[in-house]
Amino acid sequence: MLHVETRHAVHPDQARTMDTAALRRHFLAEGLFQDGRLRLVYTHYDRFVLGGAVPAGGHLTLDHVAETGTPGFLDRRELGIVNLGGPGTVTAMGDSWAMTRGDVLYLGMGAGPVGFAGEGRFYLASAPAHRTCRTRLIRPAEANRVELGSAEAANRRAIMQFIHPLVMESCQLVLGYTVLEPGSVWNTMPPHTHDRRMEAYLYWDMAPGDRVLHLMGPPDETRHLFVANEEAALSPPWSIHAGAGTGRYGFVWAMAGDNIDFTDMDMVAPGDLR
Ligand SMILES: O=C[C@H](O)[C@@H](O)CC(=O)C(=O)O
Ligand SMILES: [Zn+2]
Repeated sequence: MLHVETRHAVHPDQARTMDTAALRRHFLAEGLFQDGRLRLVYTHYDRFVLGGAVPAGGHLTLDHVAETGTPGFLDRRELGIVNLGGPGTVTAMGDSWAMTRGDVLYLGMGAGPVGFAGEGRFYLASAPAHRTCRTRLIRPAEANRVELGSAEAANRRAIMQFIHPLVMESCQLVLGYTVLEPGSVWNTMPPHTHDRRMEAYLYWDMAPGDRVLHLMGPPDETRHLFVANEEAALSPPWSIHAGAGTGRYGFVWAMAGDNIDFTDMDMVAPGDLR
């Protein structure tokens, strides 16, 4: 039921030597969403954990994960949950939250075992935490919405901020998702880095045959990954993270690190990319 894979942190000097298969092995998370399974990737980027829980009408429980060395997964961690699928239920601390597609739930440190049920496809993002922030279900209408880009640049999109200082308190986790306007294909272009924080992009809402050309690497040494629906690109602190799709897509972004200042980015002009 539970499967955990560890990803080590990669030095940019090593990343520049990688072929396609090695880049995918280190920076792409595939197969996170499988019926009846709880699949996690434990990364050594800020000890950020991402994963998928697909109860498929049954019931799944997230509790002990050996990699954390604690009896319960959330004993010293906080967790963000995004429902990418149909109606589902999350339970913790004797409470239960009905989540429809696009809802986000934040569970604070010490929330105990987490149950998943129904037709939800739950994306999980977790970071170490050392105090308990208030648990909260955030519906899309309650998110902070930032519109940016233009139709001319094919990058008109809305950044929906959920676990974000303007909406609620968290320890390390900053999470939301970006929705592209029909006809716009580019995300995060012009790109940026933020050496203070790692980031993960989980692409979703894609047709099976479409792919996102995800760009990564230091600005002067870029690489790419072709990413399918419900796959995630891991972005080390030294890497840009941007992409263009062959069709409709959205992506859940989640970060952990030294600050929770969303705007703390080092922008890169397209002319400086190599
Ligand atoms: O650090 C922030 C993240 O990279 C994303 O929120 C950017 C993004 O969603 C976008 O430009 O579309
Ligand atoms: Zn970023």
